[in-house]
Amino acid sequence: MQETLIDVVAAVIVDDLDRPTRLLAARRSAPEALAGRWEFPGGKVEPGEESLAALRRELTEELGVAVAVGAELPGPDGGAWPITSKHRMRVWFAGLRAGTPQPLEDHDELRWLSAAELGDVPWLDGDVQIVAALADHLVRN
Ligand SMILES: Nc1nc2c([nH]c(=O)n2[C@H]2C[C@H](O)[C@@H](COP(=O)(O)OP(=O)(O)OP(=O)(O)O)O2)c(=O)[nH]1
Repeated sequence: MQETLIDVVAAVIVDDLDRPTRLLAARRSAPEALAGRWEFPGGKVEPGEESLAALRRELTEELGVAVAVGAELPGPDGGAWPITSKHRMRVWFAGLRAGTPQPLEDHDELRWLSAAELGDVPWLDGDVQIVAALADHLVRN
């Protein structure tokens, strides 16, 4: 029997939604199995919550920012990305509208990465496919 996957949402926060040259990566501080690996800020959608409302809530909680949400980065089947055996994740581009990102919760470091720097950090396993898809979206200077 196929178990229902847990819905996760995340943001690829870029320096400029129209002409992105860098994206914001976040290093997880917990749980121990994932600590030190890098990901896109976000988290689980709560029961009854809309996906984008969950995204905005997570970004406020984790980074202390408000964003303008841009286009979705669709996964291989046109929607969510299969990130673990238990989770699927929808991903949107986003631009900062208020606040300066700080690692308030769940992360201990943030880093802006250019296309050439995307491979410089150890991403969560499920994010490697997403990062590969993103390389073409960042404008190279
Ligand atoms: N937020 C986020 N989670 C990811 C990414 N890639 C990836 O495999 N995951 C996994 C890690 C977790 O197993 C799961 C999301 O859990 P989470 O811990 O971020 O969610 P949450 O903030 O709602 O956590 P909690 O309330 O249960 O503490 O998805 C990613 O880029 N961002």
